Amino acid sequence: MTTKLIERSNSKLWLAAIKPPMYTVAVIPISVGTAIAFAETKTINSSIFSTFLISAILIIAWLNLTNDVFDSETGIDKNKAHSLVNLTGNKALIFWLANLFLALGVSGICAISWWQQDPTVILLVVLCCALGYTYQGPPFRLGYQGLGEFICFFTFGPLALAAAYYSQTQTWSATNFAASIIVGITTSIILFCSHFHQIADDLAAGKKSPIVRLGTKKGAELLQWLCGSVYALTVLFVALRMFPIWTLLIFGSVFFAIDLCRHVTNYHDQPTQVSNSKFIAVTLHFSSGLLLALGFALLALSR
Ligand SMILES: C/C(=C\COP(=O)(O)OP(=O)(O)O)CCC[C@H](C)CCC[C@H](C)CCCC(C)C
Ligand SMILES: O=C(O)C1=CC(=O)c2ccccc2C1=O
Repeated sequence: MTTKLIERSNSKLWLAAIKPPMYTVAVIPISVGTAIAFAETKTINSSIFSTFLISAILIIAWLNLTNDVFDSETGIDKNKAHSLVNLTGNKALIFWLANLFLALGVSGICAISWWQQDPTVILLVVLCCALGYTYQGPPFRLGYQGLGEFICFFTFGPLALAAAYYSQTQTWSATNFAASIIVGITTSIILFCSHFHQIADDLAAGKKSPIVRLGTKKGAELLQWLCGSVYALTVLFVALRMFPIWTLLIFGSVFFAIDLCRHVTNYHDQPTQVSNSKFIAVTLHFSSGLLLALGFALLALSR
C-alpha cells in the first residue's frame, strides 16, 4: 500500500517536471501562423507544417530542461521537488539531453530553410532560441530582472508567428502581425501567472519577477487588463477588417479568462491555492489560439 502511494506520488512528480500541457505553447503560434497563411493563399504545405510543429516541441523541451539546469545553479529551485535536476540528481545528463533536443529541433528548422532555399525561417527561430537563453542562462538571466514576460511576448508572438507564416508563404503579412500580438499576450499571461505562487522563493533568490516588483494584488489587477486586451484587440482587428468575422469565435474562450481572473483575484496571496493559475492560463492560451486559428481556416473554407 505504502509502496503504491510512493510510486504514485513519484510519477506525479515526474509528470509535473516534464509539464506535458506546457508544450501547447509550441503548437499555437505554428498553428495560427499557418492558418493565416492558409486563409490568404488557400494552400498549405503539410510537410513544412508538421516539421515545424515537431521542431518547436523539441525546442520547448530544450527550454524547459535547461531552465531546471540553470535554476539549479542559482539555488532558486532548491525547494522544487519536481525539478528534473533534483529528481535525477544528474545535472549533466539533463543538460546534454536538452542540447540534443535543441540540435534536433534546429535541424528540423534547417530542413525547412533548405526546402525553401531561404535562410529567413532559421534566422527567426535562432533569434527566438537566443532570446530564450537570455531569459534563464548565464551571464544574462534576464528573467531575474523581470524581463521574461517581454521576451516571451516577442518570441512566442511576432517572431514565432512571422516564422510560421513565412515558412508557408515566403512573405510577410499585416494580419499575421496583428494576430501575433494576441498570441504573444496569451503566452506571456502563462509566464506571468506562474510567478504568483513563487514569490517567496523568488524574493529569497533575488529574482525580481513582475509579481515581486508589483506585489500580488496589483499583479491580479494587471491580469484582468491583459485578459481583456485579448478580446478588445480581436474586436478592433475585425472592425478594421484585418480579421474575418469568424475570428470572433475566440470569445468561446472567455469563460477560461473569467475563471482565471476570478481565481487569481481571490487567491493572489495564497501560494498553494494560486499555484494552479498557470494551468488555467495554459487552457486560456490553447483555447483562444485554436479558436483564432479556426476562424482563419473557416475563412479559406467558406470562399
Ligand atoms: C522556461 C520558461 C519559464 C519557466 O520560468 P521559471 O524559471 O520562472 O519557472 P519554473 O522554474 O518554476 O518552471 C519559459 C520562458 C520563455 C522565454 C521567456 C522565451 C522562450 C522563447 C522560445 C525559445 C521560443 C520558441 C518559439 C518556437 C515556437 C519556435
Ligand atoms: O514551466 C513553466 O512555468 C513554463 C514553461 C514554458 O515552457 C513556458 C513557455 C511559455 C510561457 C510560459 C512558460 C512557463 O511558464
